[in-house]
Amino acid sequence: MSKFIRYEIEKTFCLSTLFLFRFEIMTVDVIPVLDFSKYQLDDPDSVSSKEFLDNLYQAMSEVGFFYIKNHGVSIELQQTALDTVKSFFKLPIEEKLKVELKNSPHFRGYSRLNAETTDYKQDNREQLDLGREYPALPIEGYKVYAHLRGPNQWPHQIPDFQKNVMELMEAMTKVGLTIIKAMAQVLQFDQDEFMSLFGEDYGVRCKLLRYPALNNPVDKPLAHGLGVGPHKDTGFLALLLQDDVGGLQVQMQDGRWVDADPIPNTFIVNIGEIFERLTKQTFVATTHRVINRPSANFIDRYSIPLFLAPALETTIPQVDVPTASRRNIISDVKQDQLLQDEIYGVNELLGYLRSHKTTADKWYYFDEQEKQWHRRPIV
Ligand SMILES: O=C(O)CCC(=O)C(=O)O
Ligand SMILES: [Fe+2]
Repeated sequence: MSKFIRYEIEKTFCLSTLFLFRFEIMTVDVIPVLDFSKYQLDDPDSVSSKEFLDNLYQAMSEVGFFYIKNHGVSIELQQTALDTVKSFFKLPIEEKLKVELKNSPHFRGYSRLNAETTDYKQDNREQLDLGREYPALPIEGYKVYAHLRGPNQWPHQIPDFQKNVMELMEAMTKVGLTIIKAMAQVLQFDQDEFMSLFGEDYGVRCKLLRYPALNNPVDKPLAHGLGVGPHKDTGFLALLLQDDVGGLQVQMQDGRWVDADPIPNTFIVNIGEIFERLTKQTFVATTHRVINRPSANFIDRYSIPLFLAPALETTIPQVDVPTASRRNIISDVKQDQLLQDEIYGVNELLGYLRSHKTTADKWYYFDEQEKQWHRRPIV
């Protein structure tokens, strides 16, 4: 399906005049492409920056998903990272299991095909989870979610693996933080005040992903054909590098699924649930999923999403923002899979506990009386 599928959407807000009125029903590109080079962080009030911000506002209020082009991260860096990721997944399973997620109470490491659960189904993908590097904390004396911080498990079999992946993560983080600053401006927040919400220890998580083709004869996907089931991202925003295979789908306001097909040298950005809570659901974290596509040549899909989030300890405020009329949202995500708590870390931990049951049971337990999760004292 074309990336420029067009359909009717009702627009009710015009940011540039800050005046509420109804437009006629009009047609827009479903997932817009924004030119990131137009936004000048050192001159956020320039004509060019304002143009970007108007487009950003529209994208945030209508779809919650958008592509950015001219983001400044070189094609070489993107390609090197994707090649490095492919080399890792080509390793024999026993090599990959040396850095298995199950070893890590911080949910960092390798999950084999179908090991992860989303929406009560096993996902048809394998992955390596990474994040900002921290030393492991002592078991006692910390909030349970603080244990999400910890060391990564880097595979050592692929030359320059850590270097290549880190370089991409750092470059994407820089782009993501600038987008967050632009979002703050759209919401008429003071940028520095807004960024202080995140704290020094703002979260950066990254997944290296492989989705086998639907007709892959060796790693045959389960019959439901979902690489990852319908979900919202927990954090503030996600930035995605995908190869040219496709399979990512976005759920529109009316419940229809549309393809977010690859566009070379772009990143896809989507809003996470923290943003939804922060804006009292004026801007909504858009539901998405990945399907395993069939391929004439059995070509698997590789992607690298990066997730930016507040520090785990952050209590997410709820603020009034210049409003669009509230979106009428149909979402396939079930209530118990959504944001549950005003403290960000609680949500991130619940997300990992849901997705990785074996690791969860190994390192954590639920106290029925306290109705709380804890780290197991001895493993
Ligand atoms: O691989 C993709 O395209 C998206 C992955 C995703 O949505 C996720 O891991 O949260
Ligand atoms: Fe996602």
